Amino acid sequence: MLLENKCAIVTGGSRGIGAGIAVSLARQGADVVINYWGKTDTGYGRDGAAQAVVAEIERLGRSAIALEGDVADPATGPALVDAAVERFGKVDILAANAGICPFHGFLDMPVDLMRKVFGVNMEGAFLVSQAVANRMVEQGHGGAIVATSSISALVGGEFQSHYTPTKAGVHSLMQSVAIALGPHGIRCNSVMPGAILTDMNRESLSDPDKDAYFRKRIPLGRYGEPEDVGDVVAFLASDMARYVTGASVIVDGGMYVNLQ
Ligand SMILES: NC(=O)C1=CN([C@@H]2O[C@H](COP(=O)(O)OP(=O)(O)OC[C@H]3O[C@@H](n4cnc5c(N)ncnc54)[C@H](OP(=O)(O)O)[C@@H]3O)[C@@H](O)[C@H]2O)C=CC1
Ligand SMILES: C[C@H](O)[C@@H]1OC(=O)[C@H](O)[C@@H]1O
Repeated sequence: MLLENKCAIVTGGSRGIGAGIAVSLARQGADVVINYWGKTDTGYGRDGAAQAVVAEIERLGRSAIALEGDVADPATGPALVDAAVERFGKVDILAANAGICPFHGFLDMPVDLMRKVFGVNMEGAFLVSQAVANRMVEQGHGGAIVATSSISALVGGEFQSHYTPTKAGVHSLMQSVAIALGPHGIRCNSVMPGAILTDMNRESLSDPDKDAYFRKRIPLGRYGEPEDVGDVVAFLASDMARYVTGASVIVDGGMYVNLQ
């Protein structure tokens, strides 16, 4: 196991990729604090999902707790750190994963929607990373932060003009904090998933033309599963990646490079 006796915080860990990350980290021996939002204002929030992930982690023989909180609220990061320290005594790993993508056109984008997506995806990743990093510096034994960016950091999306800049921003955030935190032994990287079938894009990918286009474009021939991403996060969080910081790993079955 790669992460025995480690404590991880996973934001947006109740569903989709975050749930996959939480389970992958637990499979490698980590105990996990799962953050989630639990409200339905995104249109696809599901109460009770976080408890199901806790139960799955417990079946793997590890411990987990779930804590509700909006990552865009500056109080959430410190609250997650406090919960991790109270229950597990420390924080070794952060997966800054929470994100939303309510598809919308550019020309009539409501300013509130744009600010909401920027707030959760960008400010949320910044604020939680800052809170966790301060605790890791205080602890004095290093750590690992892995943010969920996207291939959307590298390519645009007609209905994602409020979203793709946040994914580029999260990647850039990890590059800068890798420099700031390297001297403290804290490594900071991002993963760039491609099309992972989750609640975020289930409706969009149910369009038969889009579905056929995506499937054709993915050389490995299938959509990603949350644990396809989770296992890469576990690697980046582990000592196997001890000399990797400021880096980004594309996890997309080859979709990004398959243009021509
Ligand atoms: N799906 C994909 O193809 C890709 C996704 N990504 C990125 O992966 C990450 C996860 O996406 P995905 O798993 O698909 O999304 P899901 O919609 O399946 O899950 C989103 C998760 O984030 C939580 N969440 C939403 N808003 C907040 C908030 N304000 N504060 C805390 N938690 C919140 C949700 O909690 P709750 O259930 O309580 O609402 C849920 O746990 C995002 O950052 C996304 O940008 C990147 C590339 C591809
Ligand atoms: C939700 C999208 O389908 C998904 O999100 C991403 O970040 C990917 O690039 C896909 O566009």
